[in-house]
Amino acid sequence: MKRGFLNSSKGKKKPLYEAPTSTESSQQAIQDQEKPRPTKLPFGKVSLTTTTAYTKFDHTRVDYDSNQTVVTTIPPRDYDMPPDPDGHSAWIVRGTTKAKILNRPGYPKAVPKPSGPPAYEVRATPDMGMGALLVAPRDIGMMADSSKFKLREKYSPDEFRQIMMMECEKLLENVVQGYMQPEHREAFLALANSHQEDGSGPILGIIRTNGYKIEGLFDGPKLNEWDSNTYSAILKVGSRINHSCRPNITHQFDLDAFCMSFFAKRDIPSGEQLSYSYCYLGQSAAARQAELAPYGFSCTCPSCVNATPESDKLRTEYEQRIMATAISVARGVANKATFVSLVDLKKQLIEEGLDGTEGYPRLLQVISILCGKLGMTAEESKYLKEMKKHIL
Ligand SMILES: C[S@@+](CC[C@H](N)C(=O)[O-])C[C@H]1O[C@@H](n2cnc3c(N)ncnc32)[C@H](O)[C@@H]1O
Repeated sequence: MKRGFLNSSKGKKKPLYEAPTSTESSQQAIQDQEKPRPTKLPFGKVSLTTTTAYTKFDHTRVDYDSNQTVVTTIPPRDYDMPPDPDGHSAWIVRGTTKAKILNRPGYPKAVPKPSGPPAYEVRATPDMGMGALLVAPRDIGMMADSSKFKLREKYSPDEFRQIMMMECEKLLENVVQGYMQPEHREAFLALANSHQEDGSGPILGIIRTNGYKIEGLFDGPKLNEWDSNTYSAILKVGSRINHSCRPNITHQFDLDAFCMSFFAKRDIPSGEQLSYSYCYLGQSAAARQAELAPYGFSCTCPSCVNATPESDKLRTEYEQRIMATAISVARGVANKATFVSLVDLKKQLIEEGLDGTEGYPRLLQVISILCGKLGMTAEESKYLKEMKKHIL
């Protein structure tokens, strides 16, 4: 906002450019970004006077070189036609990944609609500030123009980082102005930005604060070790959802409809805030707070405020316990003591707010299998039924 995004010219009618090819592996770039930095890094202190030339291109095109980065919309927009009623997401994507989606046999699928009126409201919260607008590669901060990578030797690491962020911000300004529908742009620029001092420009800051990892969308044949070849989705309503270490919803991205859906993990009383977890939940309260630090808040959920050595132990060990018991049950261990201990673990997970995690349905499955082996048929189907409610 500081830099006048809302005041500049309205979204252009035609696509603006095809972004340059990225040649350097993005893995190093992601590693660089994630290294802890001793100093604050204000945005925009080091700037190059160069500009990058971009060429126009066709939104429906899919025959790209493997490493070519394109800026487009999804669904592809024909500017002589009215916009799609579900809207168009701005999309920064490597060309072969664009082809992967547009060539999927199931694409395009209609965006699923809730059966009734929205069962949620977006409301301001007293201490957490005030929900796909854009889909971008996770390594966006370092991919704007690969020719800049040779500057590594000339500048200090922090200066180099600032230059890359500045280049990235130029690309993003073009995307926000040229590819977003006006109402999407307004919603996007109103999202929170907790990355004020890590060198990110205002738009990159919004992406980093509000992006959901898209499971199943990645460049190349498989996920790399750092997951740096994945994509993030910034959502109009979904990006308004706050964090809790006791989440009550989960989400899933549908590649054919190219949209995110949210699902309740338990019955949610009217008035309770929807939340999902921004961090890995199988760790101690201190480790969770450390992972949340880039979001600029300390979690005050009951599991953080009331954390004890026992709750930390439960969190760090429950997945392993479920796994180990699953193995021993599969190997033939079947006794009442194991059943009692698993039911107790279930109770503890609910109390700790971990019944929204992936481990919980796994636990229900193990209990159900164990009940089957113990001849407890009614319990077997009860736990199986409960487990199925947790599977998307
Ligand atoms: C993805 S946004 C969530 C929506 C945001 N609250 C808003 O008003 O648009 C992430 C930011 O929301 C705030 N936030 C999210 N969860 C929070 C929590 N549990 N406690 C305090 N602030 C939180 C932090 O400022 C964080 O950087």
